[in-house]
Amino acid sequence: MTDPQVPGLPDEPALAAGAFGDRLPQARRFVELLATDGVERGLIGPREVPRLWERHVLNSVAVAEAVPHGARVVDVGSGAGLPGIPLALARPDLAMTLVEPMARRVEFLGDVVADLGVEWRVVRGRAEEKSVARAVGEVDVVTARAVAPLPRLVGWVRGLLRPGSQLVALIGASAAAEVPGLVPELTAAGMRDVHVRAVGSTLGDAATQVVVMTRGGR
Ligand SMILES: C[S@@+](CC[C@H](N)C(=O)[O-])C[C@H]1O[C@@H](n2cnc3c(N)ncnc32)[C@H](O)[C@@H]1O
Repeated sequence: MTDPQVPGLPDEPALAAGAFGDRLPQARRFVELLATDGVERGLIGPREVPRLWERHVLNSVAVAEAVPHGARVVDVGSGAGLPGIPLALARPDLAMTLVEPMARRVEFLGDVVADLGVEWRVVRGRAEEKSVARAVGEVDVVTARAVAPLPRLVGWVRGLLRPGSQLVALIGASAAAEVPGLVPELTAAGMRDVHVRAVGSTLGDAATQVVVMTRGGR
């Protein structure tokens, strides 16, 4: 069970067990770390605490169905670890790297990785920096949530993607409506097969949409 000592932390949704399987205890621990250290260190607003499970953790897990088995995933602009940490907990087949430029956030991510006893890498820097691409290495999928408008995001992550690698970005309904109009610009930036996909239909209110695109070229 979630620690009843943490004020405002909502009951764990029944769906969490199915989403995380035998990693449910680590998912609970992550929620507790977000609600305590995450709030104290200013990474999560206190008003977000009651909705950590649905709006943040399960919403992040929804991305899983758009990520191929065994992929090397880089979560760009991970912040407090969203969507990368819930995604990697729900999908132990993935190799996860969390990229984040802000020192305070990087420190929190490192602490979470150590606390959970997992093997994910944390890389400090901006996605567009060559040093980050070198540190990250080969990537199959880049994930991102609430990092930048799509054309800017693509410009930042292009250097991480080899031809055939994918960008999977969580977007809200209004941003999804704008995607068709952005296709020419995204295509000119070297991306192909740009499409919006509904994900997480089994996750109740955490169901969401992602935009998926593939880096072109050979
Ligand atoms: C609004 S926060 C979202 C954090 C997290 N993805 C989430 O959904 O809660 C945006 C994050 O992107 C990071 N960021 C901004 N510019 C970036 C860049 N060029 N490369 C990588 N991360 C960046 C910020 O430091 C911040 O942590």
